[in-house]
Order: sequence, then structure tokens, then C-alpha cells
Amino acid sequence: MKEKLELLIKQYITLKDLRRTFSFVKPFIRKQWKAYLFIILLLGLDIYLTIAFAKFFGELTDSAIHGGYKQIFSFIPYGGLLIALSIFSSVCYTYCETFATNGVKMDMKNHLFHHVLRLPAGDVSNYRSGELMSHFSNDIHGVDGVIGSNLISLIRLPIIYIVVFIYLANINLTLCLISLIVAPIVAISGVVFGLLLRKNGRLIHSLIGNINGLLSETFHGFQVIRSFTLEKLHYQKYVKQNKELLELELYNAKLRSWYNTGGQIIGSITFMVNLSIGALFVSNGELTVGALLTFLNLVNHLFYPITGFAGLWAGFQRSVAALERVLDILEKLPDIKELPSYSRTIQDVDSIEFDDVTFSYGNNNVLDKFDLNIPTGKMIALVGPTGAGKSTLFTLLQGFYKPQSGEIRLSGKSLKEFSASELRSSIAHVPQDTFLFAGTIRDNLLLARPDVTEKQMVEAAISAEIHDFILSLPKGYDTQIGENGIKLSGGQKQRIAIARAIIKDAPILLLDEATSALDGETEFHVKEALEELMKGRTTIVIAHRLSTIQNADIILVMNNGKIVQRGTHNELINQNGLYRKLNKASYNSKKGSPLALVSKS
Ligand SMILES: Nc1ncnc2c1ncn2[C@@H]1O[C@H](COP(=O)(O)OP(=O)(O)OP(=O)(O)O)[C@@H](O)[C@H]1O
Repeated sequence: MKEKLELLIKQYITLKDLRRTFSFVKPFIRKQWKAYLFIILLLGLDIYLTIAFAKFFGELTDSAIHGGYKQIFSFIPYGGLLIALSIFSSVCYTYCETFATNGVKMDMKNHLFHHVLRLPAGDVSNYRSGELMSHFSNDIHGVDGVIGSNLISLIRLPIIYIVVFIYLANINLTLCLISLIVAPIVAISGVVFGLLLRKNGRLIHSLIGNINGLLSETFHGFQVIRSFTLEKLHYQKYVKQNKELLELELYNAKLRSWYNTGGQIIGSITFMVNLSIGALFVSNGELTVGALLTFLNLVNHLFYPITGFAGLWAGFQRSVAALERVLDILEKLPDIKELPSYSRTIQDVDSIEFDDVTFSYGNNNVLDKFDLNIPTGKMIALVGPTGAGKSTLFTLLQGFYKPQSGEIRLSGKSLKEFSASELRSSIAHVPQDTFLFAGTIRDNLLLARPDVTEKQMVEAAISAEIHDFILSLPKGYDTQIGENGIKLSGGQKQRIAIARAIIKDAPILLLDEATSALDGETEFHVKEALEELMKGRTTIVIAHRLSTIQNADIILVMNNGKIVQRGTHNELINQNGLYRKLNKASYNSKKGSPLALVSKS
């Protein structure tokens, strides 16, 4: 029991998380300091108006009792001024608060996106894309509880409390002290409810992340869902998670309504007690009716700052629950400083060198003291069973992952000395799975190099054997291709990816099964285009169909993260090794990818 309590205190009552949240939001708030300063000035006006209105009604009542019409009319201009000031204050406050909070949120979202774009590939791969999106669409809005009216209340409530207390104590100290008796009950219940809300808020935000993950996976994997008839299963999962969410939201609403109702009950009791005792004072002649009215008008300002503080606490706790998910990501260190963009810095690459490179994904050791020297301008083919580490060489070369030890060098210079922009602009990569952006074919081709001309783009499309197909579409290069090029066939997508690589015109070319989705005839033509493209460039090709790499200058046979054979096709085929085995399997297989069938030697 004691341990449980300690854990609860550690988990929820510690101020560490609040401090963590505030130190995160501080710089963003500072950026909007003008709007916040104006809000503080408006607070001064608001406090003055609160007292002035209550005093006004009290004096008006006394005049009504003791004076006459004339005296009442003399109050009208002052009342009009108070109303005008109140409207001005309210309009300006709404505008400034919206400006400040939305400005802070916009900056935070930009910061989060900037951060996520620079995170190491290994960190990003641990998140589901829907969950990441949920941080932007849902969690970041949790910050409202810290930067909006809650933050302003943090300044407003103590000031209004002190001002009203002094003012009311002047009217009647006894009544004033009676109103304070309930303060501790309100404060304690606020803390407890705040903690319960935070615990629940945490569950809600995590569940919303899961629901977004499920939706995003469903829409991305629509074809798999249809072919494996997973519609019912996914629907049931979605319904179940939504039901859980509803239950949590209801619990949340229940907590809040209990808390608000409790507050209202305590408020009403305090009001009634004040009214009864105040009436006694009026009958004794210690108070005028107007002074009692002023008192009753203001007494809730003695009460609600305490409920307000408890509410603030609850609001902060809810925000902390949402923001701690965002902070967990923001506290991961990016491995690059600037966002990469296209750069033309590297012109030629003399050599590519892997020197004693050891690399593992977590506990999965892929390369162990790996050495490789690739001379410039040659075509190198990587072959080997599935999982041998071929694609890993590509990801390391592009700097997506860093080796745990050893060095990778381009033209004798360590990769660490290149910026991500320089490095990745020097490499054109055609991956196994082509990813195309929703938009037009032109958009997808031009993203390879922003400065390319229309003529160069069309030439690249001709070389990749895709130009005629593009022209056959109703809007040609301006045809929309849908998310991830859903309106195109696998072969068409692959040819666009090849055209994109041609446009990039980079000194290093990485082809990962780049022609696997093409039919024999198209492959023949595309291969010609690729051979043209390879001239003068260093090309590394990963191939499962060995027929595609027989002309390679050097073939490297990889197995279990090591190079087990190297040579030309003719040399390797005459050796009794893995290459001959793979080659045999390749020709025996009628379908595209026989190497998956070969057991690791
Ligand atoms: N992002 C990743 N995170 C964790 N492990 C990974 C990741 N990518 C690959 N691996 C693991 O690393 C090992 C090597 O994978 P890699 O993709 O380099 O092999 P490959 O030779 O290219 O295989 P294939 O021919 O099937 O594409 C495999 O065991 C794989 O499970």
C-alpha cells in the first residue's frame, strides 16, 4: 500500500513533469511576448472593471433606496463608460488570446515537424506513422491547457484574489473570513481531481494514437486488407478501440462534472451563508443594502480563484499527459542539424570505401568488420541470399544509419565530414519499392532536382521508356497519379523512379532490384538507358535475378554480412561457391526472385 502510494506520488504529484512541460513551452511563449504583454495589461483593466461594476451596483442600489431618480440618472454616463470598457476589454482579450495561443501552437507544430524530419531513421522506424501523425493532430493541442487561458489565470487569479480580499475586508472583515472557510476543501478536491484527470488523459491520448495508427495502416494497406479479407477484423478492432475511447471520455466527463458540481454546491452554500449573515448585519445597521450587494457580487472572486487554481492544476495535468508524448519525441536527439535540401557540392567521387565497418540494428548484427573498396566509374553488383545485408550497405552509404565502428569514406573523406545535403545529393537511389507522392507525374519527376529544365525531364522520361505512356494519359505530365502512385502499375512506377534517378544526375547510382517489375522487352530498353546512365558513374546494383548483372565489372557475393566471393561473372561461375549455387537457382526459378529460396551457407 505504502509502495503504491509512493509510486502514485512519484508519478503524479511530482512537479518534475510540470517543470519539463514549462521549460519546453517557455521559448515559444517568449516569442509571442507582445500579445502576452497586452493580455496582462488587459488583465489590469479587467480587475478594475470587476471591482468598479460591483461598487457601481452597490452605490446604485443605495441611491435607489435613499435618493431618487435624479441621483440614479447621474450614474448612467459612468455605467455606460464601464460597459464600453468591458466590451473593449473582452474583444481585445479574445483576439490577443487567440493570437498568442495559436501562434505558440503553430510554432510548436513547425518545431516538432522540423525535429521529426531530422531524427535518425532508427528512431523513426520505432513509431507507427499514424501515431506520429496523432502527435500533430491531437497531442500538440493538449498544450492549450498550459499556454492559453490557464496560463493567464495563473497571473490573474492571485491578483484578483488579493485585490478583492482587501476590498471586501474593508467592507466587512467577518463576512470576508467566513467566505474563506471552504478554501481548503476546494483546494484538496481540485488536486485529487486533477491527478485523476491526468491519469485518464494519458490513456485517452495513447488510445487516440493507436486509433490513428490503425486508420493509417488500413488506408495504406487497403489492397492487402481486401485480398486477405481483413475488412471485418479491422472494423471490429476500430469499433472496439472507439468504444474504449468513449468509455474513457465518459469517465473524463464524469470526473469533470463531479468536480464542477461540487464547486457549484460549495459556491452556493458560501453565498447563502454570506447572504444570511450579511442580512443580519444589514438589520443591525452594520452594512447598507448596497454594500451587501457589492459584497455578494464580489464574494465569488474570493472563492473561484481557489477553485480556479485547482482547475488550473487539473488543466495542467491534462496538458502534461498530452505533452509528455510529444516531449518523448522531442527529447530524442536528431542526427543532423539542418534540414537536408538539394546541393550540388560533390561533383566527382573517386572511390567508395567501407573500412572495418561493424553495424547492427539493435541486437541484430548485420555487418561485422566489413571491408570494401569500390573504384570510381565501375559497375558493382551485390548478390547474396535474402537478409545478407545488401540493402543495409545502401542505407549506411546514404547516412540513414551510422555504423557502430569503422569508417565509410567517399573519395577518401569520411561520411561524417559531409552534410546530409551534400551526401544524399550525390547519390541517386532507385529502391526496391517505389514510393511516389500524390500529385502529378511532373511533380514526382522534378523533385529529384529543382533546377532541371522541361527538356531534360522529357529526355529522362524517354530514356526510362515512360515518355510515350505519359503522353498517352489525358493530361500527360500533369496527370494526377494518386497517393503513392496508386493509379499506376508497378512497372510504370518503377520507370518513373528510374527517370527520377536519371534527372538527379548524381555521381553515385544505387539500384536495388531497379528493373524487377518490368516485362522482358521494357527491361531490355530500360537497361540500355541505365547502362548509358552508368557511364562515368559509380554504380552499385543489388540483383536477385543474376541475368541482369552479368556485365558487372565486379560481382560481390555477400552472406551473413560478409563478402564471401568477388570477381566477374565468368570467374565466379567457374568457382565452386555460393555464386554458382545462386546462379543455378536463379535459372531454375521461373519466377523473379529465387534467392529467397537459397538457404544461408
Ligand atoms: N530497419 C531495420 N531495422 C531492423 N532490422 C533491419 C532493418 N532493415 C533490415 N534489418 C535486418 O537486417 C538484416 C539485413 O537486411 P537487408 O535488408 O540489408 O538484407 P538484404 O540482403 O538486402 O535482403 P533482401 O535481399 O531480402 O532485400 C536482416 O536480418 C533484416 O531483418
